[in-house]
Amino acid sequence: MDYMSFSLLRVKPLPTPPPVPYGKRSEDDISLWAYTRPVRGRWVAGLLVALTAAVLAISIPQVLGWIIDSLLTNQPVASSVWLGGTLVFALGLAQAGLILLRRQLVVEPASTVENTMRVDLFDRLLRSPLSFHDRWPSGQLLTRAMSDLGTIRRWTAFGLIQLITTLVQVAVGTAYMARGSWQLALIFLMSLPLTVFFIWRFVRSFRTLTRASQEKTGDLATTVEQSVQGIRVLKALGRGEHALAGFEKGSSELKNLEIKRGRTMGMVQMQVGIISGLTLAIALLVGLNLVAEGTMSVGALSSYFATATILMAQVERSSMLLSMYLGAKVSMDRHRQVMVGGAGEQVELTLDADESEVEMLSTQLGGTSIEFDQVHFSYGESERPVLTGFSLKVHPGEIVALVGSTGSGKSTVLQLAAGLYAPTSGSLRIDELDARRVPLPQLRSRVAFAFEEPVLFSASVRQNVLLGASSDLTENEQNKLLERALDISAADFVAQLPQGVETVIGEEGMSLSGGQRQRLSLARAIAADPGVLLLDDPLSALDVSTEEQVITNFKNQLGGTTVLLTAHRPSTVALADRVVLLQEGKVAALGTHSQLLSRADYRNLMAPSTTRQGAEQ
Ligand SMILES: Nc1ncnc2c1ncn2[C@@H]1O[C@H](COP(=O)(O)OP(=O)(O)OP(=O)(O)O)[C@@H](O)[C@H]1O
Repeated sequence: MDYMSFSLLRVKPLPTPPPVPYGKRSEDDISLWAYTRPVRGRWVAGLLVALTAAVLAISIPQVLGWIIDSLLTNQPVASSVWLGGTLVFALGLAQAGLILLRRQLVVEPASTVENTMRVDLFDRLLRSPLSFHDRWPSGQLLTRAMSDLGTIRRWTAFGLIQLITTLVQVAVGTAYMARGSWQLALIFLMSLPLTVFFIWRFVRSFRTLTRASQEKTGDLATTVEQSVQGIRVLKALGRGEHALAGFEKGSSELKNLEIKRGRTMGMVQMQVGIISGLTLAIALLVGLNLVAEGTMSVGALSSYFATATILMAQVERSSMLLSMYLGAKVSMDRHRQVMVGGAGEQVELTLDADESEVEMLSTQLGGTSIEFDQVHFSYGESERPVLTGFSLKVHPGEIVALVGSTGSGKSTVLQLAAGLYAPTSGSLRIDELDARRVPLPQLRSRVAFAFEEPVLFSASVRQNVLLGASSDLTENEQNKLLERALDISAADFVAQLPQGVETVIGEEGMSLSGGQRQRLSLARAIAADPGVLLLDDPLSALDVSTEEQVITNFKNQLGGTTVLLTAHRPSTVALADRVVLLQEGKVAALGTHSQLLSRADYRNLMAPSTTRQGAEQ
């Protein structure tokens, strides 16, 4: 029978509280205390139930003692046995019911806390600037989102409650013992400082091992993730053995850490076990003497041993509970590391803006202007500056190409325009508004980006292409948008896919060719219907005739959308109304492709492929 069907013991599920509004979160909000706030009432109820169960459990030996004493005195035997047996059974039954109720009461608050923290963390990952992701290895984030939060849940649902009940049981149990014999209670109490000393020593070394083990788990997760993502490269270069050797080394380090943790735990359990055994042996000697002298009854001695055995087992388990506490504490610290940005971290471009001063972009459709004014930028304080006074105005509906040698900062300019990074100094204006005063979601809704390395999701072509499209569109409008985007990006291969636009493409689109993926990524940017299209070398994987077709479509069908693109091929550059030559972090020349061809440095930059193209023709 499903135990949940005990309607008396069934507890109504709790709603998950909404995440703390982003940007309003203080460091104090990122603590277990704060996360448990909405569920604390139910958790405390669970604790009270657990305490009652624990007190009942520790009371059973008292009844046993009383039965034994009754048997040894002149009272009627049968009635004592029946009464005592019934009492023990009733106490056991009540205890079992309370344990079930406690589980129901505390598992949900603990899971709710885990869920809230996980959603918060994911929210943070999505909203954090790219500089955050540049810094954090993916595996570390993965283990923080999954296993670390599981550790916190187990501590909240079980460990913490168990530790508190152990303390209360020791206090109540000692009082029961003292009622039977203060000497024996004293012997038990005297064993505690030594036990605490060994446990304290254990905690100190176990904490370091726990932290190291959790960090190592994160590193290994990163290795697995990167190897799976780069499996083609590893196979093509025959580096499987090498990758395996590296992984084995890391994995063995984790194994050694786990063995050390196990040994440390085993050592403390042995030490506490020896103390318990010694205490019971001394207590037995003293206890038998007291019984022989007649100052203690046999029942009281029996109940002392039953109580002491329960308490000793609980005390021995406390090292395991403390290890849980340490795991949860390290996990909480690791969670906080991710949630609280490092000094000077810029979480949102508009975070510091006074809300009353925040400006709104017009929702008018069509081309958006974009202007860089003396923009300086470096990826980090210690990094070399990439842009050193970059100024450029792109007018609505204009197509501007950025060219420059590899690493000159072309992609960086596009990423700044998309609000993925913020200028270190200088300003960026979108439709004449300072981008710092425009809410980021608004800014991003006006721009769409197609990356050179197209990232596709394991979903249908339709879902991939319409990812950035407004969710208010009707199905008919969505279909039109999808058709137009696929048409402009010359993605006619979609019609040949088994289920057309409904075909689910494999993980990261790996089932498609590089050129096919690039065209879907381009179609996705177009389908977002932006004011500005930011295209980072989006046609590099296309053959010459498909490239020409896409360029013609751009010219004829984009309808006033501003385009800022980077390109290496002259054929793509020639599409632009104006071309910007980027050198040493700033604009070195600006003009049409044919105007710039009068410059030797521009010709040199374009020459190799022009020559190659000529040879091909
Ligand atoms: N996330 C990053 N963190 C630190 N440095 C970066 C980062 N991304 C790029 N860089 C550095 O910034 C400089 C400019 O890079 P960027 O990608 O903008 O050049 P690019 O002109 O687009 O190059 P390419 O033509 O090869 O695509 C390079 O020196 C690069 O190493």
